[in-house]
Amino acid sequence: MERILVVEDSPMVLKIIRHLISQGLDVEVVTRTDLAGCGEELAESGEFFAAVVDLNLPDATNGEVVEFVLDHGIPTIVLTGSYDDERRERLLNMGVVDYVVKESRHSYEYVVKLLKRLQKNRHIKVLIADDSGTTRRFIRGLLEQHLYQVIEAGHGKEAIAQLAKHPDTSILITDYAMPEMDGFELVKHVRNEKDKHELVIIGLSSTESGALSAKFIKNGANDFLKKPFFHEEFHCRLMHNLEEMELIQAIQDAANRDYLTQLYNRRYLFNEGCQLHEQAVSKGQQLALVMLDIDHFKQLNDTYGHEAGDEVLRQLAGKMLQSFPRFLCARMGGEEFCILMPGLTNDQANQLVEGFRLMVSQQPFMYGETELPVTFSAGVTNHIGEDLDSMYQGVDEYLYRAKEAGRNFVIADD
Ligand SMILES: Nc1nc2c(ncn2[C@@H]2O[C@H](COP(=O)(O)OP(=O)(O)OP(=O)(O)O)[C@@H](O)[C@H]2O)c(=O)[nH]1
Repeated sequence: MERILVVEDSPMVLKIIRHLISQGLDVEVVTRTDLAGCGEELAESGEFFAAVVDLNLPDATNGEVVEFVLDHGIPTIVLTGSYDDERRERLLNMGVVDYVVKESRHSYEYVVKLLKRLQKNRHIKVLIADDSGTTRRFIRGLLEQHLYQVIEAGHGKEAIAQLAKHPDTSILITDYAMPEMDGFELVKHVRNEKDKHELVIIGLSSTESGALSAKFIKNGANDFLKKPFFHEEFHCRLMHNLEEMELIQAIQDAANRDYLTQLYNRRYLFNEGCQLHEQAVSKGQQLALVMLDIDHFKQLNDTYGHEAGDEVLRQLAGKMLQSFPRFLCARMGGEEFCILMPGLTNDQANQLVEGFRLMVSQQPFMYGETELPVTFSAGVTNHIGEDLDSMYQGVDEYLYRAKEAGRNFVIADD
């Protein structure tokens, strides 16, 4: 488990921070109350994901702990009792993640929010497009303090090439005036492929040219920053846009999933399935569709209770995800599920489903101490037909026949 070091002499503050961190993050919190203790801790193990340190400690009243922890390469958030501009400037220049005044519970909640952000940022790629190496280095420095992964481009065309090479990029920060392709052209080009909730774009403009920022937004950027900007302003804008994108992605994901099993839902299977079907038809590729339905589920509910039935649905969904990690598994409703298997012939899909049927029928499902007998019947087709609907009707018919044949049975194309 990752560890966070908190160096703070107030028992009350330590208690609050420890509590809030343990509620919000899955990390071990190591606490020390002075610089000497901090030194011992770093000498002993040294491996910390981040540190939260108080500026004023009994044996180091002038913020000495900050430099000490930063020297160990640990991202550091500073806590202080009072705000002062000169000190703030000095600390930010030293490369701390942020500077938080201990005012209320909100300050500590902000610290936890920052820690969560740092954990996520390690997986977030940011592309900087700017022809000035100095600006790129400056922005890279800011981003690396917050643990983002950084890639760079010297002009618009290079940025497009970088995005093609790194399709998982989440943020593009772009200047306007660049050779080859300017910032507006770049934004327009990128927006043809990715919308605002897939890639955050922040335009950079200088204070003299006020119209640039509005033009960036009109061309499809999420936000803009006027140069020169404050350290905190940069991070606040970035965080705000990133949080908005993550929130929308989470809402989209929730709308695409079944609440009980967390598998995809019927709507998502049909949306994705139609695209996969079109692609399979146009490229002459294989596509298999499976429909499976738990046998005598009403009886199981009646015998063991609805809660037990829910547990069976969850466990079967878990087994499907484990057995078919490459394929799109969905709960269509009730006790009926579908799996889309691009690239599989009928025989291949049939063999996989037959193996899964055997495994499910042989491994009991547990509800507390009770073993529940669960089997399913299934239909499998890779007759591509006119559209996904016709495939769906085909597997529905096979499933009906599998039930008629006595259940715990799979029927596929001849
Ligand atoms: N526990 C639980 N039961 C559900 C859920 N959704 C649907 N059901 C129940 O699933 C049962 C389906 O019953 P039937 O359609 O008669 O099918 P069956 O009993 O599985 O019979 P066969 O499919 O013919 O083998 C009904 O009793 C529904 O109430 C759910 O989310 N949770």
